[in-house]
Amino acid sequence: MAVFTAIGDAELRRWLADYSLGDVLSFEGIASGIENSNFFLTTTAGAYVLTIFEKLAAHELPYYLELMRHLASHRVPVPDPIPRRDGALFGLLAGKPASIVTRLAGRAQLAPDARHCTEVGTMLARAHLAGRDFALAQPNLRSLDWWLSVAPALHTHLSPAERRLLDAELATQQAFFASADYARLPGGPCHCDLFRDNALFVEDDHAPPRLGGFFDYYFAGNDKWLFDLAVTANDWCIDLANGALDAVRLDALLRAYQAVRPATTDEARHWPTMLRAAALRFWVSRLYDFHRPRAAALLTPHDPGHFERILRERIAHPPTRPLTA
Ligand SMILES: Nc1ncnc2c1ncn2[C@@H]1O[C@H](COP(=O)(O)OP(=O)(O)OP(=O)(O)O)[C@@H](O)[C@H]1O
Ligand SMILES: N[C@@H](CCO)C(=O)O
Repeated sequence: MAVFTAIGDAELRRWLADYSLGDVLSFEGIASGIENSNFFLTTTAGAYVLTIFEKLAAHELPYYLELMRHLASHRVPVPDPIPRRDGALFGLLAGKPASIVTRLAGRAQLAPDARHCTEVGTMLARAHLAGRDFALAQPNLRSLDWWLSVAPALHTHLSPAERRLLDAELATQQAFFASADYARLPGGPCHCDLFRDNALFVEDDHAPPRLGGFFDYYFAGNDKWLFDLAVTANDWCIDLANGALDAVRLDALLRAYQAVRPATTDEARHWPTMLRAAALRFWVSRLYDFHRPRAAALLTPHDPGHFERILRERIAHPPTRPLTA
């Protein structure tokens, strides 16, 4: 159950007085999710999601909420934060920052096929281009500097073989990130966590699946667009059992993405290394989450072994169909 903070009826109504959203028709906790308390809220004005931020502090929210607002205003389907009467995109509820965003249509598709990957590729490229004139900037806080900072604490939990893999890959990525080629890679605001469970699709038997939108922008940051694409490919276009890339889904993702934003020559050349960087990112964060003492030990952390397998797989078998510029 991922409602960490319960909200009473009277408290909700008091809080909603700061919004122009009409009367409450329904309000229910959302069971999934591990970071925040989320609720579906329906009012006479529409359907929304209310999020109480359990970890992020108020000063950390503007980048994420303003980015979602910016993308939504460029017709990228993402939750659009609803301003309060005073214009603020969040307020305090039960002593924690909280916001209301529009509810996207659809359901998560955890077994995507090429059609879903095409939808995701098109919209990811559109989101990248739409982010170009976003005024705020914040680096991806889960990038190389963070991997390097937590690696020493992870060492004690790793086998000698895992330690060798971690150290060797960190060295590879440090050299890559320091290169002139890397500096030339284009970038901007990125989702940085676009997994299957962070997109919704409207599906019925009579029409191709249609993307309802991307959500969970709370790991977003400015990064290389190629990194975002690699994170996405490493989740949407793999055989979950062994981490191997699925040629059909990968092809669909890359074609659709590049129909909107063609890759540069540098991006094409460094695609295999970026797929490794994206795998390392989640191996490190999952190790970190797995081994750090958790106050709320109610929730099962994600399996780090999954991304260790993906990383080994990307090293042993770089993609046979590289990005073409
Ligand atoms: N704007 C939205 N529109 C429709 N459904 C949403 C929206 N935001 C969240 N949801 C639903 O709420 C669920 C929980 O949200 P989410 O995954 O963002 O949880 P979280 O705890 O904030 O993050 P995490 O994924 O890191 O655990 C999602 O699986 C999705 O079904
Ligand atoms: N997508 C991340 C969880 C953070 O949202 C993972 O699978 O490790």
